[in-house]
Amino acid sequence: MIKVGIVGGTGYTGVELLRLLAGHPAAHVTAVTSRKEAGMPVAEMFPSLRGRVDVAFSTPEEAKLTECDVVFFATPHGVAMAQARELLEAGVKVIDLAADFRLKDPAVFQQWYAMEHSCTDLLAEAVYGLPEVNREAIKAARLVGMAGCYPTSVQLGLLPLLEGGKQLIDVETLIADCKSGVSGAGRKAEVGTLLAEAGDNFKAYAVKGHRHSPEIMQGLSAIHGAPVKLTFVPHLTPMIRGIHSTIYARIRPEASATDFQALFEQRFAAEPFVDVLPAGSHPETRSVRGSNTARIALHRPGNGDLLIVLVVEDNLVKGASGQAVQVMNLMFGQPENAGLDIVPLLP
Ligand SMILES: NC(=O)C1=CN([C@@H]2O[C@H](COP(=O)(O)OP(=O)(O)OC[C@H]3O[C@@H](n4cnc5c(N)ncnc54)[C@H](OP(=O)(O)O)[C@@H]3O)[C@@H](O)[C@H]2O)C=CC1
Ligand SMILES: CC(=O)N[C@@H](CCC(=O)OP(=O)(O)O)C(=O)O
Repeated sequence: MIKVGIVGGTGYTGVELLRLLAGHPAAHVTAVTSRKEAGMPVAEMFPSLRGRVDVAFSTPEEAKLTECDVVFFATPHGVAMAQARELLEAGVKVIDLAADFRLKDPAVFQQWYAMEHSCTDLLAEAVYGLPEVNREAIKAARLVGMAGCYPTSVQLGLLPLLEGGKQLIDVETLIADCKSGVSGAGRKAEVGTLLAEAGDNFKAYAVKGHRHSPEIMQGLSAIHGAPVKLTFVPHLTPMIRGIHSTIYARIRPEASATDFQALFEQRFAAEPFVDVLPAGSHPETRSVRGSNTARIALHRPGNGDLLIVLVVEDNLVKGASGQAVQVMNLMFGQPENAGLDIVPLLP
């Protein structure tokens, strides 16, 4: 059994980790932290886990994290980088769902997260947690910085078009128009996610700059092997879970005859968690709710030079905790879909 610790078990990604790991055949959660709820049985706070999770919350100081095989950080940015070294030195693998180990340049991290990076040596070692791009590196890693929720959807949607320096689309004019459910903002109290604020409403936010922009461009540039520029505009939608990304790419004249549908189908044929829908489909967020699958559909209006890629994912699963369990499976030699063989919930 893989002994698992979770720092931040009361938040949305924490409780999603608990749900997914409760169905994992080879993992057992032995330590879960909460500063506010220490002492309370997890299943008392979350009745959905009654009979499935047998631990109580501990304070981060009291939790026996160094006795775990792996510790997930489902915490705000800055928490994992303060504790990762001690865990790694004790032989514990670390998977951070926050952004502490995503951006490779510490100056860029400081610019977007308004804090200095406290362990740049570990940042250099950390592997970016996007299995469709980095599977082999993840298998060998002891520290993984999970891809962000929006960056997962955008990178999956552009991967077949960019990887290996492919010259199929213009890489200076990419646009990702993305919508997220309110659980993306976490469980902390914020006026913007109150029902009376976010319900029956729709708005863009962070148009002048969102912290996922540098992460997306870093990831796409690494995939392409050359700089890629993209305009990213996130929107808040009145749903609980789900991200829908609409990506616009200009097809280069010399690539006009490309069969993009076949390209995507071939690229993702062996991927357990990426589903390419028939050409012209309109994927719905509810078709992935609660599951680790991302669904992708392609459109080329009028057979012109604009390629539109639609991507849906559950922000809490493929965008966070599900992908983190997928990464744990790779790090521990488990079947990649262990604990993740889930049919989406509908309606
Ligand atoms: N929500 C989403 O869709 C996604 C979130 N993420 C990232 O995952 C991380 C967690 O997100 P989410 O679950 O939404 O956040 P929440 O706000 O819902 O939960 C945060 C958790 O962290 C704990 N916590 C807060 N501060 C500290 C601290 N200083 N030390 C230890 N524990 C702390 C809280 O518990 P307590 O206060 O009881 O200790 C709580 O359990 C964030 O970095 C987020 O950016 C990534 C992808 C998607
Ligand atoms: C709807 C909403 O507020 N979404 C969050 C992003 C989700 C998230 O938690 O960001 P990470 O993936 O970087 O951890 C936001 O825009 O700040």
